[in-house]
Amino acid sequence: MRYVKIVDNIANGITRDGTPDLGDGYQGTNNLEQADAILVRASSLHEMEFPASLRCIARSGAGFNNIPLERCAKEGIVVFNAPGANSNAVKELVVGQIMLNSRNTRGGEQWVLDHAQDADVAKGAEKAKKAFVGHEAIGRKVGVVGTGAVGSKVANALVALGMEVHGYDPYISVQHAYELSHRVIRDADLNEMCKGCDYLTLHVPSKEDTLQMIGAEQLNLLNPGAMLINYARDTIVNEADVAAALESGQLGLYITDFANPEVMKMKNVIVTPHMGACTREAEENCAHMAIASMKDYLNHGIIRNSVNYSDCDMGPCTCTGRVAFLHANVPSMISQITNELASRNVNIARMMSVPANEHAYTLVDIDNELDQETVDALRAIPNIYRVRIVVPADGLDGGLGTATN
Ligand SMILES: NC(=O)c1ccc[n+]([C@@H]2O[C@H](COP(=O)([O-])OP(=O)(O)OC[C@H]3O[C@@H](n4cnc5c(N)ncnc54)[C@H](O)[C@@H]3O)[C@@H](O)[C@H]2O)c1
Ligand SMILES: O=C(O)CC[C@@H](O)C(=O)O
Repeated sequence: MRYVKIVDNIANGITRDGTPDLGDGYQGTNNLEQADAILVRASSLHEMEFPASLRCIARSGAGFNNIPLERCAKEGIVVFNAPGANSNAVKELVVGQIMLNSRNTRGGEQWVLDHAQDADVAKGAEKAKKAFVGHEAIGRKVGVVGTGAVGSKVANALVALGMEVHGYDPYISVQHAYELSHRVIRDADLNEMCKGCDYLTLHVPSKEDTLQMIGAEQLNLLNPGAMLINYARDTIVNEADVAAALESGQLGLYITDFANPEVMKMKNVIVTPHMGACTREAEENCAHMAIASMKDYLNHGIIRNSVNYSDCDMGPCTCTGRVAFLHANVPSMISQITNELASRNVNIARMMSVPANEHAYTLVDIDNELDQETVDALRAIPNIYRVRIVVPADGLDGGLGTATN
């Protein structure tokens, strides 16, 4: 039996103890100390001490700034996310926000609520609507920062609505480059793209090079009264600069999914409670993808959709055994592993080794059973974070597979 600690309420139908949807051989647990895996949504795991039993963390969503990736890599814990699984939900909300807030529907709705008891509300409304004249988005310039799963969908939808859409993404993947409409103008420079934008929408992950990437310099290049939309992360904008731009009117409206005390003090701000991915479809897509990656890894040692190790897929094991090595990406690791196995007459049938910056993952299929002494010797190789006996899943794995070194 494998145990999964479910940290957040991941999705409808997947209960806190996780039993209904995890499938045979898996059981939810509240006891972190026995967990093979953690399933998490948006809760921060930065302060969490991970037990030796923990082999992977699956994030049911796109962003992974709530998980200490480097610490996990060094502890031999593979972290997965669910790329693209909630992107349509975010796209629909962002496009909706752009359209509705170009028309100040909120102001209009508030007027109606304020006059709900007036007998002549209908007549009054006809007069009041003058105060809520908006503008159309068609033909206006929008800059999309980050054209990955969410950004490319937002960009394509806005193209279809007749806007002049620019995209900035120096690291775009081949897949997203294909998906992006040819009518999206691809800018190589962020500031160039910001010039003359009526709308700027952010879709980059929170990481070192995106921290506060939108500040006074970029905001001052937008058209006066522009709209800034942030359904990425609050760390991506310099909030003091956003507040100042709202005060001066350089920015007409800031729409953000991230509530915090600074944002709540701003004028002309619309704040939603981190609900970009809150649709039934997105929650289920994310949960299924996260659970599938977790199970592929625990059952077969296959890595797909990891954010701290690289993909490694040899399919299910068809040999006598499979061993996974999570180790530092330094010279002679592979030779030490293969020499150790060869010295004990263990034949390697297949192997694959994939680097991930300072770390690496080596998967080895073998034709012989391993004894405890061999496993101990493999675990004693310097710079190995963890040796997993992936197959046989029961028997050896019950004891040897859970230990770390
Ligand atoms: N509000 C929500 O509920 C919600 C939901 C989904 C995603 N998000 C946030 O949105 C982010 C993007 O999600 P996604 O699914 O599109 O991820 P993604 O990985 O598919 O796309 C991110 C894109 O940003 C690009 N990028 C990275 N660094 C960049 C930089 N310095 N400058 C410009 N582009 C850069 C990447 O090349 C990639 O194409 C997530 O990391 C998450 O933080 C929020
Ligand atoms: O779990 C959530 O609702 C947040 C999702 C979103 O921020 C993400 O990064 O995928």
